[in-house]
Amino acid sequence: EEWQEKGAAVGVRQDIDANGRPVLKHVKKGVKDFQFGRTLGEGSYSTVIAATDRQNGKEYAIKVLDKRHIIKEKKVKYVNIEKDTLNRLTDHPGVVRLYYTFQDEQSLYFVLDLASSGELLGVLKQTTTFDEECTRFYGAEILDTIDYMHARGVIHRDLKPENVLLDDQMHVKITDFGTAKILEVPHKPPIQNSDAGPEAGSPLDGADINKANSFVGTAEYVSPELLTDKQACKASDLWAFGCIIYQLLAGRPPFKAGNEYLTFQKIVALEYQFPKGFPEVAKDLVQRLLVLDPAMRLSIEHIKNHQFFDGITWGRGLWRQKAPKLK
Ligand SMILES: Nc1ncnc2c1ncn2[C@@H]1O[C@H](COP(=O)(O)OP(=O)(O)OP(=O)(O)O)[C@@H](O)[C@H]1O
Ligand SMILES: O=C(O)C[C@H](Cc1nc2cc(Cl)cc(Cl)c2[nH]1)c1ccc(Cl)cc1
Repeated sequence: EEWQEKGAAVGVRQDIDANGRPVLKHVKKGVKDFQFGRTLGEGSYSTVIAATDRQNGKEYAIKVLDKRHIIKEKKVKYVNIEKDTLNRLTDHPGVVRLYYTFQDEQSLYFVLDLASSGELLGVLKQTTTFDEECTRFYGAEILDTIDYMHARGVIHRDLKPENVLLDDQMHVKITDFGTAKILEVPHKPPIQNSDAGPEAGSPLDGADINKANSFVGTAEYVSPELLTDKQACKASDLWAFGCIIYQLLAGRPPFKAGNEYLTFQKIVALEYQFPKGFPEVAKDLVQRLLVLDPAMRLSIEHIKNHQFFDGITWGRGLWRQKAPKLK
């Protein structure tokens, strides 16, 4: 048993039980299985470090969280939401993959895909703006990933260029799921008897019971419905998507003011302008996403068919092609 304590290599081990029968055992990875390297970045409750698996030389990003700090800052819920969400989103190239979690005396560890080209925001700052081809490519990979998340009942709720990472081939890896909302499978209430009144037996549609509340994302990308009735829904991610498309082409987000309150005022008033020279087709797309009523926003299918994405091959082909040169 002692090799389990030492955090021996993951995988299955041949063992013999009391009756001499072969037993296969799963053992967890531990800190000792990795050679830690450079620090990739710091979060409010975390440090992300590049690490190599001693067994197979594979490189990962390991997100390390201090247990005492997590508990003191009351972030336990967020850590477990991040783990549960990432465990539901395991087979899409656009989501940062979670391979293992483990803990020791002081820390919690998430072993993640290494996105070695950093944040989309950083890359955007280098070129100030993207041209239409780059915006189309990165917009398409982000949208394809949102489609996958929503199909699995996950609303990200904090989509922004800082949370869109890039791998060594400059393909998208979306991260930061600690504030995501997992939509419970809709539960139809049992049929009420007729005198129970309308509200008791009202047919709950997916939207009603799948609303999320309490968390508010990053000011510039927050949807109006989150500000007016504290409810996020899948369409809230598409509002953020519209802000990202605008920002890639304009070099700044559509709603930005001196402080958060003034930014929120602009959002609920839909107060934004397109800079001169903003491409007309992209403008039409953004205008159909930055719509105050979430029900009136373009659906993912309609976005995919929008003229702005003409020429994009959706599905696996999108992820096999070379990323365009940034200019
Ligand atoms: N899988 C990854 N590969 C490469 N770099 C990463 C990866 N995950 C996070 N990073 C980088 O590490 C830094 C910290 O990320 P982390 O998710 O821990 O905190 P954060 O979300 O940026 O901050 P906060 O928790 O305050 O929102 C960020 O700059 C991020 O770009
Ligand atoms: O072993 C698991 O997979 C489940 C645990 C659950 C868990 N144990 C915790 C202990 C502490 Cl002190 C804080 C949090 Cl948020 C904790 N979450 C866990 C361990 C590591 C990570 Cl990264 C997340 C959750």
